[in-house]
Amino acid sequence: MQDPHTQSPDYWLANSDVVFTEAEVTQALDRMAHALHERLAGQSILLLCVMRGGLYLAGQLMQRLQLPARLDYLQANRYHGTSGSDIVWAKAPEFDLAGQTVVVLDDILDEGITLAEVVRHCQQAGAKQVLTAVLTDKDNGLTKPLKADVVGLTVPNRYVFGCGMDVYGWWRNLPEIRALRVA
Ligand SMILES: O=P(O)(O)OC[C@H]1O[C@H](OP(=O)(O)OP(=O)(O)O)[C@H](O)[C@@H]1O
Ligand code: HPA
Repeated sequence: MQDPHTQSPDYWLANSDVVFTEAEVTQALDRMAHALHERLAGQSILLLCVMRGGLYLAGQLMQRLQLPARLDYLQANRYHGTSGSDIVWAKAPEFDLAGQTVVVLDDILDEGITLAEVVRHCQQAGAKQVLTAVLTDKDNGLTKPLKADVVGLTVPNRYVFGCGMDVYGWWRNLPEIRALRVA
């Protein structure tokens, strides 16, 4: 089989199925904004985008949130080493999180390792409240270290991409969510 890193972007479209259309994603984003308004009415918030996958959700949600918000970002990547999975911090938030209401935004809760580590970081930095919002939660049957406070869509236990999520670096910009076909 060809090295997946060298496949053309079109290969991934041809070998995947739409699991949520653009219209369904739009509805999910509206529901997420509504849920955040209910939880955060009257508060000022710090949106914390988990790069790079959280960028799409952050951009979409920012347009929908009528709350005094500031924006920061971090990059904490999964590293699958020989002795299990770990997180490598490439970029910590710049804002002082002490006393802040932080809303962490990410594209997917898969095993939950990344989000659990980001929440731990925010709490350790003294955040007053930490809420998590993910566009997708993977239905993989695992006992995850945390549940997200706000979830847009539940995706099947397949590799998904689009709306911030990549497949070998491609298609984070797709306005729909697709799942790779299992060979
Ligand atoms: O729930 P988990 O099993 O921890 O996986 C979810 C994380 O994995 C992806 O990030 P990745 O490290 O691939 O970086 P990316 O955001 O640049 O795609 C995704 O954006 C989530 O942050
Ligand atoms: O299914 C996925 N798709 C994209 N990125 C991911 N990061 C963890 N799981 C996934």
